[in-house]
Amino acid sequence: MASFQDAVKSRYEMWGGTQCSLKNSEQSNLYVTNMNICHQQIPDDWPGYRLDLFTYPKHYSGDLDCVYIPHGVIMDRTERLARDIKDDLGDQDIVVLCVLKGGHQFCADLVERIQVLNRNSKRSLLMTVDFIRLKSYLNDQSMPDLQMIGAESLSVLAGKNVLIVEAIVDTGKTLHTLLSHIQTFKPKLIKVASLLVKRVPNQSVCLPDYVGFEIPNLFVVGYALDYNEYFRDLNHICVMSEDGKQKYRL
Ligand SMILES: O=P(O)(O)OC[C@H]1O[C@H](OP(=O)(O)OP(=O)(O)O)[C@H](O)[C@@H]1O
Ligand code: HPA
Repeated sequence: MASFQDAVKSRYEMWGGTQCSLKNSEQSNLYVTNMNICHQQIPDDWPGYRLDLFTYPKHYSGDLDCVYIPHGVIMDRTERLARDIKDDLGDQDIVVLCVLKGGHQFCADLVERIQVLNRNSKRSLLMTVDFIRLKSYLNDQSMPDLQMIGAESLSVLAGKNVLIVEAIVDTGKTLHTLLSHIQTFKPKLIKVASLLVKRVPNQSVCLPDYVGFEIPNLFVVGYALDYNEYFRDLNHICVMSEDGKQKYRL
């Protein structure tokens, strides 16, 4: 039987060893969306990294199974997404709409990286940032009732180029509801960036324009993603242990 290290190594080689190919999108490990945009597809059997290879807060000892996407990898991918967004949107003005709470960390890091590019290039993307809060999860389940806070203030989006920044598209219900709502304000353009997209059956939305990673159908926490408000203060994206789920279950 392969050791955990061997499994990680072979997964890592498979994960990192592919090329993005638009012509070969069906077979490629890198998923190609409706435009010329590709993202990293993490396979179903990706085991993650052993916890003792990284640091994480002591208060979550025993609550985690593995580090699924390390913080440094998130940062590197975000840097590339920032470049893609800047290349596509050129020197237009955009309103970045951050979807709280889960999207706050990704949004802050993405905006910061676009700002770095702005300082170092001839063209720059003028950004203003706005926030909206949507909430529907209890434990690891999407609830029928979706609360939207801050929806009234979205009239500022009329006629604007809007970049929605989300942490994760899971069932797609949150994004679907938000897109329908924003369209009523008649923005000029809507683009969506999501750090994660989950491979789930019956997802109710088209894919975002910019995706960090496509992940299997499992519940992840950290990097502002929570389980009943816990784990947002974890810098890596991790998978919880059964003990962790029990400890914080409502
Ligand atoms: O695609 P979906 O199944 O709709 O799930 C995605 C949404 O779920 C989470 O929000 P949540 O409702 O947990 O609120 P939070 O952002 O405050 O954690 C996450 O931040 C996304 O906004
Ligand atoms: O996997 C997830 N983790 C945290 N929050 C979420 N909201 C939807 N899916 C998830």
